[in-house]
Amino acid sequence: MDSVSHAAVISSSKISYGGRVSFNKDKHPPLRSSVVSLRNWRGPSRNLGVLAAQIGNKEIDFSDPDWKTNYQRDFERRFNIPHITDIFPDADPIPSTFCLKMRTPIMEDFAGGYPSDEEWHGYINNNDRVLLKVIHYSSPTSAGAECIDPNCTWVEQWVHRAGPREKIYFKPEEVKAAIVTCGGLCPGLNDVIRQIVITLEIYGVKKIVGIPFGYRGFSDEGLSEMPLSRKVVQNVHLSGGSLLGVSRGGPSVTDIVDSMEERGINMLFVLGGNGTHAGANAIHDECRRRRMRVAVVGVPKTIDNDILMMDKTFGFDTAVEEAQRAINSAYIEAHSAYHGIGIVKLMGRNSGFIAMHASLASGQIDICLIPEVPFHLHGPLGVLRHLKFLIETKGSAVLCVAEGAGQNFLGRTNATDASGNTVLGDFGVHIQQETKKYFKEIGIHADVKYIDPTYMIRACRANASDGILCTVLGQNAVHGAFAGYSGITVGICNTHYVYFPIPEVISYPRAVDPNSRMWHRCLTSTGQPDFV
Ligand SMILES: Nc1ncnc2c1ncn2[C@@H]1O[C@H](COP(=O)(O)OP(=O)(O)O)[C@@H](O)[C@H]1O
Ligand SMILES: O=P(O)(O)OC[C@H]1O[C@](O)(COP(=O)(O)O)[C@@H](O)[C@@H]1O
Ligand SMILES: [Mg+2]
Repeated sequence: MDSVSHAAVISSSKISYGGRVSFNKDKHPPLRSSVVSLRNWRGPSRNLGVLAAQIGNKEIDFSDPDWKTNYQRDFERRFNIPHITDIFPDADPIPSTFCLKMRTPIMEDFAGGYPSDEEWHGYINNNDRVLLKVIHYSSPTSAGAECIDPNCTWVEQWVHRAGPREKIYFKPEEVKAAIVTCGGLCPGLNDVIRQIVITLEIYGVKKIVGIPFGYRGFSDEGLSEMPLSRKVVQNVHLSGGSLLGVSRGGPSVTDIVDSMEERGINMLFVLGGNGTHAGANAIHDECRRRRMRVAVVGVPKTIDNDILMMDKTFGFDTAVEEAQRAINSAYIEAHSAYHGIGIVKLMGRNSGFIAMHASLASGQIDICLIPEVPFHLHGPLGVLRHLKFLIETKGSAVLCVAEGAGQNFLGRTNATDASGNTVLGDFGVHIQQETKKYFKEIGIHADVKYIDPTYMIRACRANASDGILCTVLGQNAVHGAFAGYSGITVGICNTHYVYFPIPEVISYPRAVDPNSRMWHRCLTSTGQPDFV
């Protein structure tokens, strides 16, 4: 008996944080929090006669002539980024100590004297915004359409532009900045650490420390903070991993904030994925509750690319590039063997971005399986029957599977890691065994080779494009903190750099949309049929 693979792994590990938002780990919600596609509507019907829709936890009545204005106002409120003046209205800013001028000016170029910062116009204005969505879908049936109302009305959604401000809310000599890296490894962690340190020093900060081994470094005895300076971090980007170390699990938010108070930390830079950001937001909330003048700023780290609203997260590009080596090896093995079948398993807990992009990039994949798209293994429409077809027609085949794919074919253990993430079964091994069994049963020779490059694709150093992304994100994290923002994270959005309030980007893990152009392009490239 074969069952169909479900599009998402559902678990009940609901974790609330900060008392404001709850993050349902491993669970894809029925609705996107901002703009939803019509097929996800909880409204009375999907046809164009629909008059109201439930978006997030808000009901929108489209017969109200002001619905669009109200929606935009609500969006602006949700994407407002918390500022120090929200709790300290009298906080006075000072002129920025971040110098936009050339470091070694050639004075003769400036006959009238060196220009003032105002003349450079190099700072970001607090009212600058970046457009979040840039496609105007004309119909809900357009590929990947994200429409608010049945007519796909164009609604502008603006988010805050990142970068240095003219006025800052921290005196550099009073800052003690800390950096912490949590969760799994990701290419580029050292690049981000390096840029944060360098930029802090340019503002004039002298006290910069690294917290060792993730949030645990705040509580575990024997783990002492690491002093950081330009000298210490100068070459760290040349190797992968994290200079500070990473971990999952760790102390409570209360203990973390107690430790911050004890150590006098008033700027905290948190590098991590959705779990880490849930923690960072809770730390920000707790600091506010205690009326601490602290900036907590996140930098999203995940090779899974499962953070909402961003073009991509750092390390993803590198992971996809590194995955090419494994895919190419699988291809060569498969094509050099008689009836060769190569199988490559790539990371991606709930999101198949690495598998999809690696398949697209390599052009060597015949079948790509991701958690978001259901499939049968056995039966007339199943993956194995298609493999038989490929062997008969091409003589070989290469599969790329995301680690979270096909979990319903494996026994669930309900085991979780120290952070509460579900421990997944090994679908790569399963499909390898099923393939061998199947070809034996049908009496056709098959030479199956399985490659699992899991940790190799995330332990390497960042490639050039990720190196640049890390640089900009690291610098912007520091600019955001000095500008007085807290509870924010940095990101790239339509090629521009922005600040998001943390809860908006982690309300659920971002996933591949099976109706998107990118997934359709992947299917065109592999030539695989639907397996249901
Ligand atoms: N909901 C949460 N609230 C507070 N801290 C959390 C939450 N989820 C995870 N964390 C903490 O964040 C850290 C990293 O989480 P994890 O899920 O392992 O990695 P990632 O941040 O990459 O998703 C861990 O130390 C974990 O304890
Ligand atoms: O073996 P580990 O360290 O728990 O990491 C495995 C996980 O790390 C990831 O690459 C990324 O996870 P995080 O973003 O939580 O670090 C997942 O795809 C994978 O399931
Ligand atoms: Mg995570």
